[in-house]
Amino acid sequence: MTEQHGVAADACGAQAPGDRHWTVDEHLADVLSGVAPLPAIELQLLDAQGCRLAEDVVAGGDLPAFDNSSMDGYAVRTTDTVGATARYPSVLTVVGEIAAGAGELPKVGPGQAARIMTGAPMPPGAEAVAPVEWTDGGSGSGQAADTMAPPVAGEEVRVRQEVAAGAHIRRRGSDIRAGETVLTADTRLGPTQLGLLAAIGRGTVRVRPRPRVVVLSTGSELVQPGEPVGPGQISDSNSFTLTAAAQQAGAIAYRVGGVPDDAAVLRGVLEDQLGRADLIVTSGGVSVGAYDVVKEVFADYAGMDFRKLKMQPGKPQGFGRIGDGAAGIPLLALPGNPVSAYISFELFVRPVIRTMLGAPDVHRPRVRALCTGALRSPVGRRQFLRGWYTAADGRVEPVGGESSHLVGALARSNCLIVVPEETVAVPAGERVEVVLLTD
Ligand SMILES: Nc1nc2c(c(=O)[nH]1)N[C@H]1C(S)=C(S)[C@@H](COP(=O)(O)OP(=O)(O)OC[C@H]3O[C@@H](n4cnc5c(N)ncnc54)[C@H](O)[C@@H]3O)O[C@H]1N2
Ligand code: MOO
Repeated sequence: MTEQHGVAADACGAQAPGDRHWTVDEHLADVLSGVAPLPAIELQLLDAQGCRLAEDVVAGGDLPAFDNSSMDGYAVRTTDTVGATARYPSVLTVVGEIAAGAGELPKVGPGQAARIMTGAPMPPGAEAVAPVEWTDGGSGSGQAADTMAPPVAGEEVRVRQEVAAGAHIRRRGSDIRAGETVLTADTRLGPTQLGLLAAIGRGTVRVRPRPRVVVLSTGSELVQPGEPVGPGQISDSNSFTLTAAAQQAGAIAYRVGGVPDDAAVLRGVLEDQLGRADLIVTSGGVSVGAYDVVKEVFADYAGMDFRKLKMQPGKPQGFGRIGDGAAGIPLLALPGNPVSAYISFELFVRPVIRTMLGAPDVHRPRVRALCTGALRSPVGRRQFLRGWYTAADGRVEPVGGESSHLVGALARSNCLIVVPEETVAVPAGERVEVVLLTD
């Protein structure tokens, strides 16, 4: 089917005189006004993954907390190994064994050694560790060992080379000193930062939490994927796209799929969901159709506003706050067309989530790229076309057409090509602005 371009007569471009249309930037500013990082909370470590610290973390003690061995071997006094060779090893009496976690330690006197395992505390008197490979492993053979023999009473060990003072000892505080700031506020917590917190003994940590985002799609035509699809029905894809996108943006997302076009049902679902949401995202029902119940239901909430944008796709948008309290819960009502819903998410919802997270990168990165194909765009609307961007050569190839039902092309794209409001045609080979959608 051919599509109309650069005219004001298509359904998406129709604009009656005096019918205000907001720019993308105006809408984004309005959506973000009053949105702030969520208040900090104390979380269990694994619940804090991906969150940003809301405190400077100071170590309460040294790490390691005690001198310990970095090798399985024998804790020795260095003077006892002076001149030791494979041919003339030092013969030492073994006075005990120290495993990792040992509390009681044998004292190592002159002519003595203690069996010691990796991570075990250094015993008093010992100044170094001879790895088992430098000894006969207590076998009595004098030959180099690759493992330690089981402990026996009256064991002797032959050390086959000199051991320097401090060898194979991990010193107390060599990693972290008591009182040291180990992580600063705003650091994003990944596996290694969580490991460090655990290592210094922190069971919980104060962070900016992930926003809890409730995603619900409206439409009586929707059936859940996997269920039989009757005449005129379609599978609900928006709730999956938007929930996955919210998770990708850093939120904890709850998918509530397929709310029918019934105002009472939608009201009930919203009331139920308010309690677990920092943000609600809906899709569908914001245009001018007879069953656009989202608009109808939200008209009851004083803080909601519905408007049209100078944008394609994504023209009809709703936003505001619902629920009790002065602030209420922010809600973004996105258009139902799948491409419109996703692009609206990327441009407006993602920045809200990133702001709530306290993330420094609120917006998707943008680059200039050479466009390999010709583009057309309606006058007066900023168009976001799907494309495939290749960083290696700085080129972007348009993918699919501009219609907002093309989910196949959407899934084969990795960026959005931006065509400004005043531009109706872009010849192949021009440089264009591109919004990168990959992390
Ligand atoms: N007379 C006019 N008609 C329309 C206009 C207009 O200005 N005047 N705007 C068009 C534009 S642009 C858009 S975008 C859509 C937005 O419509 P709604 O937000 O009311 O969305 P629905 O009517 O509920 O659905 C639109 C379309 O998307 C499909 N859909 C909806 N939900 C899902 C879902 N969860 N998963 C997959 N697909 C979904 C739905 O079946 C429709 O095909 O309005 C235009 N109309
Ligand atoms: O063009 Mo509508 O704006 O989102 O499909």
